[in-house]
Amino acid sequence: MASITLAGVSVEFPVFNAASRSLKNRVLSVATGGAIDRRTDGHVIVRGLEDVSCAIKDGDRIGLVGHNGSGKTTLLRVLSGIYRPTSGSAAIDGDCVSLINISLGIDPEATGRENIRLRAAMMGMRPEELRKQFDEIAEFSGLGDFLDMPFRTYSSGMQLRLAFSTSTAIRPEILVMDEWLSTGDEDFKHKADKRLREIVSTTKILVLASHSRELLQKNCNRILWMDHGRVRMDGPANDVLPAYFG
Ligand SMILES: Nc1ncnc2c1ncn2[C@@H]1O[C@H](COP(=O)(O)OP(=O)(O)OP(=O)(O)O)[C@@H](O)[C@H]1O
Repeated sequence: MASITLAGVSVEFPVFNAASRSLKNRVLSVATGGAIDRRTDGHVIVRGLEDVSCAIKDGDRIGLVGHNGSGKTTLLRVLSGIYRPTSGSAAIDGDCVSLINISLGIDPEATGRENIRLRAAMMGMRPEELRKQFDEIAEFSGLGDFLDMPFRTYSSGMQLRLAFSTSTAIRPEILVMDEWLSTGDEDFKHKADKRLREIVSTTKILVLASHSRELLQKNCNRILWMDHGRVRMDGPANDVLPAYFG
């Protein structure tokens, strides 16, 4: 059984070089972004998340929606252990793989093949497991001879192909991702979409941040609507998607 429990999670970012005199009010809420606030000691902070609570269990395929700066990426980072809550608690039970930073573990000077090894190791794949899967990963990337070229010579779509092929070779219990898939070409998008659906059907918990109604509709059964760092609505996809997208 995998589960995630967030209780009153807030994440604040101190900003030491803000032009603080131009912040007229103590609490500013803007159309995009989290709340900008000033602590009693005068420091300016941005609140990425504010008092977020939710319980996620096996079988939940969560979609995160919300305006730019509403806290989706910050929440994904909390779930993958990159950020610790400034207050509140986040309990993540189950092995979690995050596909939110496609360049994580990538060395631009190393070749495609070397980078497959680096990224696989970073995701916790054992050497014998990688040996079994290596050819399949290389094949899926469709990069051919480019696998022997340094990663820095790749276009952004080629970089995506390499990262996606490697990252999706393992089947974690909890998968956290955003919609970086969108830079692939049609051929790869089609392949990636199919593979994504395989993963979605085998992972116990999926959390996917996206601005695409179609992608969310296809992959998610529950939607968290984020608004200025808070959860505005949490419910079945069929209720929340029409409310959010109108
Ligand atoms: N490293 C950081 N330093 C300061 N503020 C940050 C940092 N990361 C995020 N924020 C702030 O936290 C808030 C939430 O940002 P986040 O990236 O989580 O939004 P998002 O919902 O993923 O947005 P988008 O749809 O634009 O990707 C924003 O106000 C942003 O300015």
